[in-house]
Amino acid sequence: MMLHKDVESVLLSQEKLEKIVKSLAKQIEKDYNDKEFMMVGLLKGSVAFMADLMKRVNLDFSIDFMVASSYGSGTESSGRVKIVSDLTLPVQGKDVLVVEDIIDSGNTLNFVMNYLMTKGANSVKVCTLCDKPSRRKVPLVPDYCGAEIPDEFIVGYGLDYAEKYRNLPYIGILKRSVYE
Ligand SMILES: O=P(O)(O)OC[C@H]1O[C@H](OP(=O)(O)OP(=O)(O)O)[C@H](O)[C@@H]1O
Ligand code: HPA
Ligand SMILES: [Mg+2]
Repeated sequence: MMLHKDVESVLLSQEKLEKIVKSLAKQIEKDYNDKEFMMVGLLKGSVAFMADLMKRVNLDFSIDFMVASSYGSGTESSGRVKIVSDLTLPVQGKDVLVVEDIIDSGNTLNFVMNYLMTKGANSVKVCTLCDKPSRRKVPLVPDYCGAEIPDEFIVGYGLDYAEKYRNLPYIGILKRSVYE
């Protein structure tokens, strides 16, 4: 497969992503077997991951989405998280599994998890495809994690830089020359 000209190298190939998704789905099936739960995807980054993950989880559950933003067009979190678009379904009493593409500073999820708890969720857990623990600004450990990744800016499979590259079928490391 041709690599995008702005991508330095592939970090997670399509084959690897498929294996990760299957393994996460198995763990979720086991843990949420007897629960009335809801999968909440954080748009837009989670779009590819959520679409693949939900098809692999063989249980009854509802899905919903939120848009929370803190990055603007850069590679550093502003730390100010805004809810740009809220849930459409009530979360009161529900076990909520938040689906994320990446945890970096932790600002976004920290804010969203608190928000969901104040809305009356029974429990809030996190399933992230990628985790960059070395960049954390607030303590946050995901309940389900696909891959721990080094401190590089990654794109593809939903992840963007300045709204580009979300459609790449793999996750790649963005060339520094693109943003430096
Ligand atoms: O842990 P953090 O430092 O908060 O970073 C992670 C968040 O940042 C990105 O979202 P972004 O705000 O870029 O919106 P997007 O999903 O539309 O790309 C990413 O999708 C995560 O939601
Ligand atoms: O490495 C990243 N790539 C894309 N979006 C992000 N948001 C936080 N970290 C990243
Ligand atoms: Mg983004």
